[in-house]
Amino acid sequence: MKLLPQIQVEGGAEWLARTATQCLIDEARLSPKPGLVDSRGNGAHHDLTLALMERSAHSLTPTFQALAQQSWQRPADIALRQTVGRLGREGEQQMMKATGGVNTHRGAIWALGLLVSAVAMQGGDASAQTVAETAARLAKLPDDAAPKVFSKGLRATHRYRVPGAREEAQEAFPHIMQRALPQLRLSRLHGSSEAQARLDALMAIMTSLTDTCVLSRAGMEGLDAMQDGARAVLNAGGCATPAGQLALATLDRQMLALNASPGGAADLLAATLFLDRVETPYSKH
Ligand SMILES: CC(C)(COP(=O)(O)OP(=O)(O)OC[C@H]1O[C@@H](n2cnc3c(N)ncnc32)[C@H](O[C@H]2O[C@H](COP(=O)(O)OP(=O)(O)OP(=O)(O)O)[C@@H](O)[C@H]2O)[C@@H]1O)[C@@H](O)C(=O)NCCC(=O)NCCS
Ligand SMILES: Nc1ncnc2[nH]cnc12
Repeated sequence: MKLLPQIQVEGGAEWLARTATQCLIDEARLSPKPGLVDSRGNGAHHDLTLALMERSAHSLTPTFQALAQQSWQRPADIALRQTVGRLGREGEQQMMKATGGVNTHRGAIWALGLLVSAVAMQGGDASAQTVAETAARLAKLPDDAAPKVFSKGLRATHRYRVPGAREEAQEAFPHIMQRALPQLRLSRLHGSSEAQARLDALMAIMTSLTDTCVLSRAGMEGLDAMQDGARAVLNAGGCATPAGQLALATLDRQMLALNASPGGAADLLAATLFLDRVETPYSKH
């Protein structure tokens, strides 16, 4: 009996890591996604392929597992924030090694890393809302060991005075909790296929996210096109309807013409799928 808690930690950590990786793969394969890598092709990217995205996802399993192990039933304090920051940066190095130096999943390591930690902090059993709030508490803590780099994301948030990946986590993932997760479940309820429901969830994120990938590549024109186009898909009835599919194809063409790729929205879709599975681990999705 003495061994039971350890078995629970190890089994729980392994499940969380496997699930997080699978959600990255499910996101990457989902098609047709506007401007993004999917099972049709490379979208607006010259240096990314589906095979590379999948290799990157697999390279992150040990990082997710270590994050879960180290966070199990621990409180949100500076010591844990530093451990999570260190493991996240090591994960970024693993990703870069696996992809030959291409940034495939930096934003996903951040979002999913925090969420994996947060589930583990709750002992593996909590609602999606509690997990998102726990992750936010961790994201708000300072990480003094973080190198001071002026990233593309920071440049875009300063230039356009908008929130980015940091703020999304610190505010408890509003694009997941208030938009994507409700849309995913609503579309399923209305009889959409699983792929259509996931595409609708992506559209729900894209209607209002200030995606710094889009801003860096295509400025405010690109961001407006992304948000308006995603709204048009949902207003047309979503991806299960012929009108919604037409609007989605139009949005795809626009994103390609503007060289825009909503990589931040894609990361948040993977994180949405993760929270969906954490909350309903035995469902067929
Ligand atoms: C807090 C960090 C995420 C760092 O954030 P910051 O904004 O400073 O830095 P970036 O390097 O720009 O990374 C942010 C990535 O987050 C995604 N994202 C963008 N907007 C949002 C948003 N509004 N909400 C949520 N997430 C968002 C996005 O990731 C995806 O895009 C990546 C590709 O981007 P890029 O390199 O720009 O690629 P291209 O456009 O293709 O470039 P070119 O071809 O033009 O060269 C891809 O990776 C997707 O994942 C942003 O890129 C965080 O990283 C951090 O502080 N980490 C430290 C470690 C830590 O504490 N970890 C704890 C948890 S493990
Ligand atoms: N499918 C995808 N295509 C391009 N960038 C991404 N970042 C995360 N997922 C992505």
